[in-house]
Amino acid sequence: EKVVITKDQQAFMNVILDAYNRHQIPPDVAKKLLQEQYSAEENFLLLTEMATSQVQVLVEFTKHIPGFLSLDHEDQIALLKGSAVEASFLRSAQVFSSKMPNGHTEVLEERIRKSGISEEFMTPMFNFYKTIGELHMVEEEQALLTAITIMTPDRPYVKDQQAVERLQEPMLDVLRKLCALHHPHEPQYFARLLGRLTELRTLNHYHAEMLTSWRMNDHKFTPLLCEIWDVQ
Ligand SMILES: CC(C)c1onc(-c2c(Cl)cccc2Cl)c1COc1ccc(-c2ccc3[nH]c(C(=O)O)cc3c2)cc1
Repeated sequence: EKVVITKDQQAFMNVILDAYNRHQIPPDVAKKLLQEQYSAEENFLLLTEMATSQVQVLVEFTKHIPGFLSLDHEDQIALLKGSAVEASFLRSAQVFSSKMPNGHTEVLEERIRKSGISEEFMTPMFNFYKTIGELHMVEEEQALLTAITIMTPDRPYVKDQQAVERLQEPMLDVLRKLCALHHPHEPQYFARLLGRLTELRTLNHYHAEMLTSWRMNDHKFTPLLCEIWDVQ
């Protein structure tokens, strides 16, 4: 049957897309990826700066997701802390697919590969980047998928899960329609997108291990990362 996006859904989606496009890592921060030094130390420091900037961008984007600011304040924090790593994986994954001027894709990969992350985490991480790239998401899908990830009801410490479900559902409805419209010959495309969200959760686990091993090698994080990732 014909898929129709209502005018309200179009307006709703534009709010999220506009917020997604307005809140990106500043170009002068991203350009630092191109600077010369490539030591493991230098890479770690640069990636720490990127991650910190990414979290600041994430908080600003989240505040524009319809209904987020009307949630219980402690639940707002629980959603941000619970989704910060997944949202960073999604955003950095989009850097690896078409979105980026070539210059950054290679150096970002190079710096991640040489920043003290052990091989066992590299494989699932870059496999995720590859599978996201293969989806060729349009920017509306990227923005909605990120907002849906943030509005995940069953994060730790969320008290009013139903209030979060009520905000996530309309975004899932619009995303399902967008997938049918943009990928008419791939009826399973929406299911494949949601499958990426399941994959993202497993990356949380690997990320926690990465943090532990960095800390064992006396690597320092910024106060914002320590707060959102519950480290030291
Ligand atoms: C603290 C650091 C070392 C760290 O710990 N875990 C991760 C970590 C890792 Cl590797 C992987 C995934 C998630 C995390 Cl959270 C990181 C580095 O995190 C990021 C690295 C790059 C980016 C990022 C996002 C958007 C971007 N746009 C552009 C651009 O050029 O426009 C560059 C760019 C970089 C975001 C987080």
